[in-house]
Amino acid sequence: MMKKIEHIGIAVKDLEAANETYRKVMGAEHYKTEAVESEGVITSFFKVGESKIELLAGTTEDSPISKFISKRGEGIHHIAFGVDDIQAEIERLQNEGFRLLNEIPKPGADNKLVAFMHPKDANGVLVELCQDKE
Ligand SMILES: CC[C@@H](C(=O)O)C(=O)SCCNC(=O)CCNC(=O)[C@H](O)C(C)(C)COP(=O)(O)OP(=O)(O)OC[C@H]1O[C@@H](n2cnc3c(N)ncnc32)[C@H](O)[C@@H]1OP(=O)(O)O
Ligand SMILES: [Co+2]
Repeated sequence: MMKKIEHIGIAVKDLEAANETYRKVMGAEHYKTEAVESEGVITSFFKVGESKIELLAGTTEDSPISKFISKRGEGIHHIAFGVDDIQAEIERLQNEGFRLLNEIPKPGADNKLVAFMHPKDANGVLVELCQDKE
């Protein structure tokens, strides 16, 4: 079961410029910047209640973020749901007929394990599952 919206991922071209924009939007500074080399991204996070905004810029040409921006421009890239047991959620979703982009949870930013579902299976929305690392 999905517990909450853990974060909303926004694809941006220039992380520093976007940090400044979202500092004004949120009325607060980002609390963290973290590169995730395996995804070819650099991220920054803003708190919003129990959820977060994750800004993502691509660090390589073939990063999902760089490809997304060149095809569709900047904007909302994914919605991440917090779950207690990511492996159980992967299996539940597969049993419902959804395509998981990784069947084995992988390291994400901000101390999480993550998995993604294909956007074409969820009305054009890339869904991320997120579990706290123990
Ligand atoms: C920082 C770590 C982590 C965290 O801790 O939070 C992250 O958030 S990492 C975020 C970046 N990583 C990922 O997105 C990994 C999962 N994504 C993928 O595996 C791929 O991006 C993809 C979704 C499978 C698409 O890859 P690919 O098929 O190679 O690219 P295409 O450009 O050909 O896209 C095919 C098709 O899908 C549409 N698309 C792509 N991305 C999205 C998206 N984010 N939302 C909605 N739709 C998307 C794309 O437009 C193509 O559709 P058509 O144009 O209709 O063909
Ligand atoms: Co994310």
